[in-house]
Amino acid sequence: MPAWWKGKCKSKASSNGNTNGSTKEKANSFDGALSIGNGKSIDRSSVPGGLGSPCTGPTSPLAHPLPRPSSSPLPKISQEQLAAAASASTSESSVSSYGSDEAPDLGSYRFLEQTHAARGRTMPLSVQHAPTQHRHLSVSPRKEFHLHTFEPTTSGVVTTGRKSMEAVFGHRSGLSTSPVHLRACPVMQEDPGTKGSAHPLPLPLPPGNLLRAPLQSQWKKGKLLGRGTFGHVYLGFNSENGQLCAIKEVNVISDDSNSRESLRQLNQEITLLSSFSHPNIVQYYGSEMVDDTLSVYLEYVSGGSIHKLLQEYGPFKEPVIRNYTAQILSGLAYLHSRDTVHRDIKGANILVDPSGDIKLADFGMAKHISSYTSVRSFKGSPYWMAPEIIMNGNGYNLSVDIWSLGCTILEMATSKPPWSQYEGVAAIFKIANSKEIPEIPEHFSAEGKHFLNLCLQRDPAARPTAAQLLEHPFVRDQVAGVKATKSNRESSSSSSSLFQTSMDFSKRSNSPLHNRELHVRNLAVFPLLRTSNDALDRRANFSLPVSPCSSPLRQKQTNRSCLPSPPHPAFSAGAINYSPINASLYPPRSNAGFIDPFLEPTHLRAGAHLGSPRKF
Ligand SMILES: Nc1ncnc2c1ncn2[C@@H]1O[C@H](COP(=O)(O)OP(=O)(O)OP(=O)(O)O)[C@@H](O)[C@H]1O
Repeated sequence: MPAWWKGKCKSKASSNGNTNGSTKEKANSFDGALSIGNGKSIDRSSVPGGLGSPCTGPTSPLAHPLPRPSSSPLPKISQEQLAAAASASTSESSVSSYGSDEAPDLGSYRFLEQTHAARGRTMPLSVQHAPTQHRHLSVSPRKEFHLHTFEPTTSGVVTTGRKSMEAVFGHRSGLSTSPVHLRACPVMQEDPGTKGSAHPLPLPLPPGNLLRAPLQSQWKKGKLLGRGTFGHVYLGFNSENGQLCAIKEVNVISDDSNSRESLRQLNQEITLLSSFSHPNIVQYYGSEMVDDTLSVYLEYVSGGSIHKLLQEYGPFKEPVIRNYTAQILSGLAYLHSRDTVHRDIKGANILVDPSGDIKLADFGMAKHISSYTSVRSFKGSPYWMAPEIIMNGNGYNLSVDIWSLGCTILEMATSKPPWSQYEGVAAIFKIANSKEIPEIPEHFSAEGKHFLNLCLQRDPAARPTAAQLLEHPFVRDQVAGVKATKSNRESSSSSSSLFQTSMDFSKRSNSPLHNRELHVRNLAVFPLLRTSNDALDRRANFSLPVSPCSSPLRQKQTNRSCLPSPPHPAFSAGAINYSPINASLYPPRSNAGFIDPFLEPTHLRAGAHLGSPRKF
């Protein structure tokens, strides 16, 4: 909790504890809890592997875009050497980094870096060969090894890029700690077709041609899709294969504090996104920096955000909410199994494709949390923010996303986030101190109300995990629908491209979630979708306009280093601001333990939020 806040309110959250139906009746299942009574909490101590359980989610090596193969014939590194390098990398990537003295010998190559473990990043291995070449060895999640030579180190290009990025990120230790994406790397392209082989290394380029940009030349920039806090998002068209993508561009001016912050967040987004592969998470294609512009190439999701759909079409009916919620949960369960907290789950950051598939986006606030740790920074969007983020005394963990999911469900049901009748600071006060949980629409089904009550438990430890919530009756049918449809389709010879995607996904994934086939597909594909409240279907689909008042959070933006989002395009000027905030919006909290997680991850503390699936 910020120091400035302390004088204004007393810490009631912990004493408030379970505010929604505080009776702690035991229930062995969500069904049991539902039968006990709507709004009653579940006793988590009876759940094996519940919140008290240590985090057991797999940690995956973070992958980076793979270098594009060159056609030039080049010296080879043996498979054994690469395998040894990769195994050293993957086995220790989350906990250690090599100094130059400890660097394992890789023939004539020497490891210069491995991970930035403290920030949960796995950097590509950087190897130095001849004095005139600089190379990267990276390992993809599929344990593919990729080696690439960027450019002669004597050319000044790497040096220039390094200096620039050191200035931006404050890295002073040279190339070994600079993120590969931001190192003025001219070649960044995933190349799944190069398993286990060393890439041929390009011949030195003529000096004037060193910063060639294959991604940029491959993807033609099209119309503006949207504006974010840190830059613009454009449609991209690949003239070689006809594919579309979204290109997120940020202008880099290293001595500008806003640019520094935006680059830091974008770098965070790149680092995390590049390691994810899930149908409910927007897919990362690659990134590159050309001149002063960093471009991130992402899967294009043409339907826009849930927020935008709500603005245009009004509140969603419950069957749609169930389906979207199941898909959001599926993405969250995947993220959480990788110890990553999104921290900014809300309608504006959840994209919908034309067939109703959900994609979690905007990982600028996301953070990797080590096992048994939690974070303590004040980040997120106020109306969706969990109470413990505001109180901040004991840190928080993955369960903040579950609270935000609850708020997003309310947003989908009403077109407004909870507490939207209050302006920013008042809303924050309400979230932190109110004994109430946000109002749940009367028309919601009993299952929906129960689900929401679970998500909106003020005590984070009382919130089920994403994996557990996937078993809840509110969304369970969606998951069951996936299984049924998949098995039907497996037994028939015909399969749609949509279904094929699902199959491909389950084949290529090692995650427990994938193995359990919890990937949730869209309404059209799964006819088993049903609602327990048919009356909902007959309700008028009305739109509740957002309050036109402006948020104090927006008005308080006097600090140039603060980078809350600009109002969503759907909001007119002066409309209420539902944008994310970060700690720099508020005065430094000298004794409140304010920690910038990007700078100081050692303040993380025990209490990760993962649990086993519930049995019903
Ligand atoms: N993958 C995508 N496909 C289609 N449109 C996208 C995609 N990513 C972003 N957009 C559009 O661009 C807009 C801005 O993108 P985004 O929200 O990611 O930027 P940001 O700066 O990270 O945002 P924020 O201000 O929430 O931090 C979105 O509202 C959306 O309309």
